[in-house]
Amino acid sequence: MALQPAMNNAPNKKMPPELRLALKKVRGAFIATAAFSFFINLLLFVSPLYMLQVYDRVLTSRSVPTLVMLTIAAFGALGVMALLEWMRSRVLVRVGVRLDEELNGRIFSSIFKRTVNQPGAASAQPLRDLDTVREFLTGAGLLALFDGPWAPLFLAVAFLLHPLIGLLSLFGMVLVLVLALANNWFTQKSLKRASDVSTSATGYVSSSLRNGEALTAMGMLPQIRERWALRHRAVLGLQGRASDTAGMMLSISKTLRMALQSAVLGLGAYLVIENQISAGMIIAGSIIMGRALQPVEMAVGNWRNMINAKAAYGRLTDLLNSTPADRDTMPLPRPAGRVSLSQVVAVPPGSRLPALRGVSLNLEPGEVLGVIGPSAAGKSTLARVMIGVWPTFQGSVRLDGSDISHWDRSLLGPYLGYLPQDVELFDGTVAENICRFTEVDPDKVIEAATKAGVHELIQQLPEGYNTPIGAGGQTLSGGQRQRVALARAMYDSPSLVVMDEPNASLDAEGEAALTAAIRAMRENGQTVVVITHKPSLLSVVDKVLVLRGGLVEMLGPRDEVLAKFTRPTAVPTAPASAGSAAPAASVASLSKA
Ligand SMILES: Nc1ncnc2c1ncn2[C@@H]1O[C@H](COP(=O)(O)OP(=O)(O)OP(=O)(O)O)[C@@H](O)[C@H]1O
Repeated sequence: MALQPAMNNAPNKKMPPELRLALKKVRGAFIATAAFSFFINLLLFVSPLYMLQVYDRVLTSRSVPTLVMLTIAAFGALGVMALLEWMRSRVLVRVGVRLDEELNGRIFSSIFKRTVNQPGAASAQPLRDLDTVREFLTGAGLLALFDGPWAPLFLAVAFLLHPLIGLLSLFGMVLVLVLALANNWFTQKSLKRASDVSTSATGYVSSSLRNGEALTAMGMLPQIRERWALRHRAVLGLQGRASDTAGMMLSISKTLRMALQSAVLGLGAYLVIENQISAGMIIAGSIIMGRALQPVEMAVGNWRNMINAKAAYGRLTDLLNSTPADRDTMPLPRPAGRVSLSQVVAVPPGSRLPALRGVSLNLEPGEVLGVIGPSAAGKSTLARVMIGVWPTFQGSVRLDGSDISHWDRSLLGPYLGYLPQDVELFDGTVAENICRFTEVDPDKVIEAATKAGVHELIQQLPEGYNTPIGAGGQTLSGGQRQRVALARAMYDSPSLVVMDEPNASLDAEGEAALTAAIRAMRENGQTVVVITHKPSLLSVVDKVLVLRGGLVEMLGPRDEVLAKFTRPTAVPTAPASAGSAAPAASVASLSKA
């Protein structure tokens, strides 16, 4: 049966509530920036006015005191303008930092949420996107947007100087704008595609780096490099094409600007000859036209940043919309550990086939369930569904009667212990890893380590509990990692502990410690689910669940279920030889089936 999970892959462009809230908080700063922009743009008239006065008043009257007064006034005004520009840029820098602070925590959590729901989408790109948006907010690109609305004012003044000067300025603005739009039209698609392919190439390298050892050992590097190079070449091609177009547009607009500047001087000279304007107006007209064109030119110059920031903003919006924030839920009392699954159908993220097809079971606090079954039977899926990291497609998983998806993860987390199949430890000390990076409580850390039977082993490490274990826990052996992870799963006596093949890398001593740990948890009233391919662990379980093809093949008290393996007719799919074997051997053969 193929199922289509209720997943909508179309990007959701609606503004997420937290973004709206963050923008609301910086609204005052944006209003201040607009006010600064207003005064700065007014003060931009100082230079043309000064020129006008110098040419038309000072040169005709030959009055040095007037020149000095005018110069002092102009310098004073320019000083004020510099001050306002500096304050405006300071405000924008703070807006960027504030927006970043408002959003980074939520984005960080969303990256992890999405990784759980869409393992293929695991990437830290959203954090880089936040940098891109912040840099745009504090750079020249945004200023062009604030200065843009004042361009018509300069245009109006150009018309006041002389309608022909106004028309020439208008013509220049339209031309520069058309160039900008053409630039966007020709480059947007390539740049967007280049950025997408570049993200995928980076993700490919990151995932290959995680498996660097195996790649190097088996000489797979050239093939992997070739696959990466294919994507990289595509990025270079797309970027090159976009840059060529952008470069051409830039040189056209530069030439155009110079031509316009000369044209306005020529036009001014003609109008002076015709006695239509004064000589000072030539220079003033030239400066004013320059000012009118400036915001448009700035927009052209920053087009690429704007497109990148827009794409980054789009990706962030999509991320935040696809991973809604946790609702504020009431704190719930520590669960006793009653687990009930009712007709659970689960579809792994990214798959359309169910890995669990109607699993029901009940566990009381202090019960230990052993889960066995061949590869791909759905055992790990069951573990993930039970602790609530994967949602159910149908049916429910309840902890003490409450649907596990209704619990707030940060409140539920301390009541759950999870030992995944691929143990991951994080950059930090052994103690920090055991206490899950909460504040280290030495008594509780030692208690968890002792219960997990790893206390002595940790003491033999160079710095004991303070031994740094590096990203990925690479300073520990596989067995050591698994045992430290067991202590982490047992930290603070969680109500439900789910272990996925906890004895995969353990030696005999480690297995004995694990068995003792499970026994201790049972005595403590903690519910334990242990998935295993090895029969040795089944000596401590109360119930056994046999999964096959996502279905419950058998579920019941351990001895009853295992006894069925001694009767070949009870397990038609098991090899015939299993019939005469001891229960333990039969379980082993079932696992390999
Ligand atoms: N992330 C995933 N994306 C797509 N399909 C998945 C994913 N994880 C598991 N599956 C599929 O779900 C099915 C059950 O896998 P699961 O890992 O639960 O089996 P398992 O019993 O734990 O196997 P093993 O003993 O080999 O660990 C398999 O067919 C597998 O291909």
